[in-house]
Amino acid sequence: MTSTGFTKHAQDGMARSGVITTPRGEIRTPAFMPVGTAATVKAMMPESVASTGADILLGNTYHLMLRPTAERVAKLGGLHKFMNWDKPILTDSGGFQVMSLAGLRKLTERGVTFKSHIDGSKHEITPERSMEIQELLGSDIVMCFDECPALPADRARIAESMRLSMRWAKRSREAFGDRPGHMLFGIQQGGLEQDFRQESAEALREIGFDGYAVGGLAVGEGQEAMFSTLDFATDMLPEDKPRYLMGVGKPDDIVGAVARGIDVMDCVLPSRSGRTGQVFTRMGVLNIKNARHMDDPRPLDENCSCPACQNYSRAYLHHVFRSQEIISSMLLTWHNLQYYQDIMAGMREAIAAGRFTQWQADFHAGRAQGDI
Ligand SMILES: CNc1nc2c(CC[C@H]3O[C@@H](OC)[C@H](O)[C@@H]3OC)c3nc(N)[nH]c(=O)c3cc2[nH]1
Ligand SMILES: [Zn+2]
Repeated sequence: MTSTGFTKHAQDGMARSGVITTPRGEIRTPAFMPVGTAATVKAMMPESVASTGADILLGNTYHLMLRPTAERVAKLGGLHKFMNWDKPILTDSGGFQVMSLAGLRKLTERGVTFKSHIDGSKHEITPERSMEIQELLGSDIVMCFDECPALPADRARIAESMRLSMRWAKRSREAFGDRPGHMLFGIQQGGLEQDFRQESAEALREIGFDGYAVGGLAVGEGQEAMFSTLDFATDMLPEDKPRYLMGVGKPDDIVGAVARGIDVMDCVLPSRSGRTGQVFTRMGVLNIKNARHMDDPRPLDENCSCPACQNYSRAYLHHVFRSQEIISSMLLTWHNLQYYQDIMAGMREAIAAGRFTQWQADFHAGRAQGDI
């Protein structure tokens, strides 16, 4: 029987290090998942993503059901074969993207009907259909179908939305069935409200999941509100299962979330911002399109092992960005993903060695420098 599971190796304060086991491989936690929305991490070959240290990447039900369709991906051997990535894949359930991307949405107890943002065709996602799509894709970690309310929202709206998501979580669990080797994660909702977060956590615990996501955050509430919510919401989730904070974030968001007990995160930021010239380094953030880089012979970050830092100058990266050359997106995305994975590796080591507090201090001190 192929097994899945979560083993905690060490804890330092609220921060944990460990491993999620799946038949397609182990995921060292704390982990960052690069986002491969439409069966590709944009501007990256899969082997390049693997070389950064990523143990898992992320796909999306919403995008893949519209194009090329889940049935076509299944017929072609599933998402892993389709995109040539043989390590674990987590797929989101579609609710969030429907609300943020699709047109003409209708939300009912049954699910959501919407018009495709690609060709205007009509579609429906229900908890049952979301589970079917994620099974057709063959993802290793499946997310419950939920509704993530846009903030700010009043308490009544947040409670109503959270309770709908909990009914959908039950239906997701029932539709998922018994699938050895695959994991189903529940998603806690409840906005920034402690009582609703508690009610949601209890509902999810009652149903029982292989992992628990903190949903409904990174939707414009800001870092302070996100951290103060995590200060109480994370610990409401079972401590012996992985905790996944969805859609986060900037490097300092990620460090703060791990310090509050989060094990897994995903964010489009390192890949998307790489395409816009935004570069994350140990010394802070820079934008390569700035003229001050035009004659700079130095690498982005001399402590970085990625090809951009090993083989190219800031002047070159400035040039190819300004010239809108394809290699610009490739090198800057690669660098940002490598930097994110280096942060995760540094935190895993520090937590295991019981020196996470010192690691955090060094992390923040390193970014406090002036012009980089
Ligand atoms: C950015 N902030 C944020 N993203 C969020 C996502 C999408 C991440 C997904 O969206 C794609 O990128 C936009 C990524 O591909 C990712 O896949 C898991 C969420 N998904 C669900 N099902 N429920 C939530 O409560 C939720 C909250 C979020 N907050
Ligand atoms: Zn680099």
